Amino acid sequence: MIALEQASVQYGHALALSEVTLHAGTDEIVAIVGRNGAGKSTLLKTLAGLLPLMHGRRMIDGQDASRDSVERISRLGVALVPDTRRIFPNLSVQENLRIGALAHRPGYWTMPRVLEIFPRLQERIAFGGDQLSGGEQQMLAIARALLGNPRVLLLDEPTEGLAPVIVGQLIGVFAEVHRQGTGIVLVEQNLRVPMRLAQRQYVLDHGSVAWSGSTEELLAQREQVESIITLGAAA
Ligand SMILES: Nc1ncnc2c1ncn2[C@@H]1O[C@H](COP(=O)(O)OP(=O)(O)OP(=O)(O)O)[C@@H](O)[C@H]1O
Repeated sequence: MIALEQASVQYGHALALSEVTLHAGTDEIVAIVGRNGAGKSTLLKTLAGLLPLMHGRRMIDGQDASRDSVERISRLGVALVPDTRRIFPNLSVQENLRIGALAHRPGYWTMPRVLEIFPRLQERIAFGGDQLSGGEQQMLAIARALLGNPRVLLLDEPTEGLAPVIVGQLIGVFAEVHRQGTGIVLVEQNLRVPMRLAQRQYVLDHGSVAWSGSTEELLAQREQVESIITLGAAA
């Protein structure tokens, strides 16, 4: 549904993505893995339309969306949950969710369903955004994005810095979101969560795709893939 073809992106004169080709359907969970600075956030922002392409194309549903605005890409059903989470600290959980509901498209995810899948948010409904733990902020950011009923959810390091029990809960949520028909592109620094969730994986290194394949293929080549992530493709 969403794809990049030979996409290159620059910050000033610095090349951050180099001829990246990838695709993600609404029926799958795809992981993008790579260490710090590999270009993962740049790739998600490029998919979401936040960064212009220097070369190559962004495709949505087989149509060239290279020059589409971020608003149009959002209307086409692509939602980004950035690593900064971007919740409103001075608004309550409920108010934050209401803002998500403003972008509501008809679909499975309604306020009651979102609160059912995140009981913690129901318990904290009147709390201010700044009173939430890191895990709760992450839940709120995801819940808010779900209320827009995206067709593809782009998640930038959603489990970073969270306790294992919260990571386990989020894995359950992502699996349910996928079951309900939303595709997920999941960015992580290591294979821990991607191995449990994703059907396909891309490893980024220095802004290029250094390895890609199914999770079964990854299992068979795990050592090689781990060494690309930790040492780089030239290792
Ligand atoms: N706004 C920016 N201006 C200039 N260079 C940037 C900018 N954002 C990122 N970069 C550079 O682009 C490269 C890729 O960064 P990016 O944030 O996409 O990597 P990442 O894999 O998401 O890393 P992290 O895990 O640290 O978030 C890095 O060298 C980074 O320093």
